[in-house]
Amino acid sequence: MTQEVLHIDNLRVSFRIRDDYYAAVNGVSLEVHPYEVLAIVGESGCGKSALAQAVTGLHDPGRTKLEGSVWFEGTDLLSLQASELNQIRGKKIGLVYQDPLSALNPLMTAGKQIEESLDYHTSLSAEEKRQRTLRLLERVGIANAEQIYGSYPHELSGGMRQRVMIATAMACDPVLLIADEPTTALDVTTQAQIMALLKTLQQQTNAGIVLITHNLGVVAELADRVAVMYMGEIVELTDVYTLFARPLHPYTRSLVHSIPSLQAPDERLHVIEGIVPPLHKWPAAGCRFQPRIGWIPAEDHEAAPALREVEPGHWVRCTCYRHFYIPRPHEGDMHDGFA
Ligand SMILES: Nc1ncnc2c1ncn2[C@@H]1O[C@H](COP(=O)(O)OP(=O)(O)OP(=O)(O)O)[C@@H](O)[C@H]1O
Repeated sequence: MTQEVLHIDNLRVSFRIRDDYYAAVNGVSLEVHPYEVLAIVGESGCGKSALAQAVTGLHDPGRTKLEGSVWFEGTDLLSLQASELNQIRGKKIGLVYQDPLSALNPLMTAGKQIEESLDYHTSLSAEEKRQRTLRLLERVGIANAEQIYGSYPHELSGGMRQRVMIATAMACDPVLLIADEPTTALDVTTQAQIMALLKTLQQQTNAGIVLITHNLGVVAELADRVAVMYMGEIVELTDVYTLFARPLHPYTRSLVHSIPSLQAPDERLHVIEGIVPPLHKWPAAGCRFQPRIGWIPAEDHEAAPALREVEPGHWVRCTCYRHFYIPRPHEGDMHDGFA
């Protein structure tokens, strides 16, 4: 495998709540290689954004404690001053957020937003910047680049705004793109277009992409490898084909069984019991998914669940996957796991 562009080593991200710190990311290790899309998937509140913010230095330093390392081109990003990180973020690491309307400056035209990034990170002349910006707009699928160059965010559709944000992220040819729910705020048709665009850009550049999403459809469409995150921990890590063909961790299997299948439209869908508890109530020990699969005996879980490689490239946390099954409806009210 090629040299990784990002190597996250035992990252722990803790937020201060009143007088204590609670880890929203608890010992995560991951690698991202050039040309690959690594998806981080999990329900809302599992720690995906906390992970992305820590990697990009966008956390609130007064309330957040970071431990571990985030290696990028030989430098631990966690050891950098904010000013040093600014030189990397936006240049070598591009960012795409869920909501372009709040990420884009409402008082700046699309063209000027992109040029601002070029201003900060390059020494191109005004005309060179304009030409490069027009090419970038075309590259993200905007046919009338001249017109969009002079448009303000509120004059653009959601899909067009997302294209402008992607063009901004790609402006300096980043080697790593971090996309946090890039299609969530869009309608289904536009979602498909933005996914196709990200795929094309990934194929054209050698950038690695970290794709954060709760949507398994987006994962199936874009990802090469997938890290499934639950309560701040990676519970399964594998390639995208294995994830859908042979999911092992109970959480992954529950997620996969909760999406409708075109092959079996009458099949009952699995509903994952309960919700992700608030951060300060996350358990300090044991299998964190245990409370949501109460029909699996306690002794089938590990006391200190480890992430183990169960086949080449396929990692699973806790031994409970060996005993897990999706309950049938008649198995009682206690675990009415079907809709
Ligand atoms: N600044 C903060 N201070 C305290 N708790 C926080 C802070 N940011 C996030 N949290 C908590 O950390 C946990 C993980 O949140 P995070 O936003 O990373 O999850 P997520 O998987 O990205 O969810 P979503 O998809 O809804 O953004 C949640 O319980 C959240 O309430």
